[in-house]
Amino acid sequence: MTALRIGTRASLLATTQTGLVADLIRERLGREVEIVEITTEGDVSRAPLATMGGTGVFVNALREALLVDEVDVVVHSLKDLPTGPAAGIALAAVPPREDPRDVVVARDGLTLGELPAGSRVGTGSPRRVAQLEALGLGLEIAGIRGNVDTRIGKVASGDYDAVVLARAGLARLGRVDEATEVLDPLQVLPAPGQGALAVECRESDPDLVTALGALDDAHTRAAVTAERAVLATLEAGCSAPLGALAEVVEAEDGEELWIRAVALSTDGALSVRRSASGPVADAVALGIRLASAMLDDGAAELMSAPVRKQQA
Ligand SMILES: NCc1[nH]cc(CCC(=O)O)c1CC(=O)O
Repeated sequence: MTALRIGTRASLLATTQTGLVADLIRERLGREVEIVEITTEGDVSRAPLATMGGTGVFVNALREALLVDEVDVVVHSLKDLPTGPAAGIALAAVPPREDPRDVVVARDGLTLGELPAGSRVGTGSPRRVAQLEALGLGLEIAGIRGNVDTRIGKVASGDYDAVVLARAGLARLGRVDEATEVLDPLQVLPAPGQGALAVECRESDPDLVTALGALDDAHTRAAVTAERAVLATLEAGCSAPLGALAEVVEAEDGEELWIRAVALSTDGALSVRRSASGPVADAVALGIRLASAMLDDGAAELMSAPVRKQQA
């Protein structure tokens, strides 16, 4: 059999993640693989992601390469996937998730609570900005772009006192020791799908869709399905201040899916926070139910509210 061509973004994190999936494919499918690097608009432009149609820019170039038969499989960070349908594309596998929490990398080994008021904290994510503001620590949140190495480098160089990143990215790069604090989801909820990978192929390759199913982790898939249903129901793009985290937990009568989510105003002053649980098999229904309760509490108005806080 010919080698499976796996498409990836060229960043170190993306190629590392793709390498993990390639190893799984060799092990579980017994297929040889060839890795094909694809440059996306998000890699080339230095504009803020939120102004470029969000992280969908990373995803579209890879899907295009699939559809024109340049590659057979693509790997994305699942949190970068838009919630809408993608014609001709199958989400063939969601492998086991890394720790989904956010971490802080701060100067001098500090935690957020130890940083003095006025400290400069770098993040470009509206979800992180709003949740950091909501902590009420008087931090100065400043935009930042670039790959994991670049962002951590800006703490080492003194440009920022701290940056906030996904723990999963650091873990996959073997740099999790550089985190100075893991943020408790009670205070900062991760993005829907954070820490999970998405393995896609063409829908018109049904044998490959089935074979890649060997890489799927049912609990991770249920959790991210519920989280993404919240995102879709709240019609919150990847740039909205929304966090969600679901987990399969032991209940009296077997396993259940438990989810919590938060929607915030851009400045973090106001928020709606809710949790819900239900059968693992009804992940979409659970996410929709949670999001509906949040909408009843005014979540949509919150997230689209004009920014009130402009003075320092
Ligand atoms: N925002 C871009 C992005 N997409 C996926 C990850 C990390 C890996 C993951 O969450 O699975 C990151 C970097 C970050 O948020 O620090």
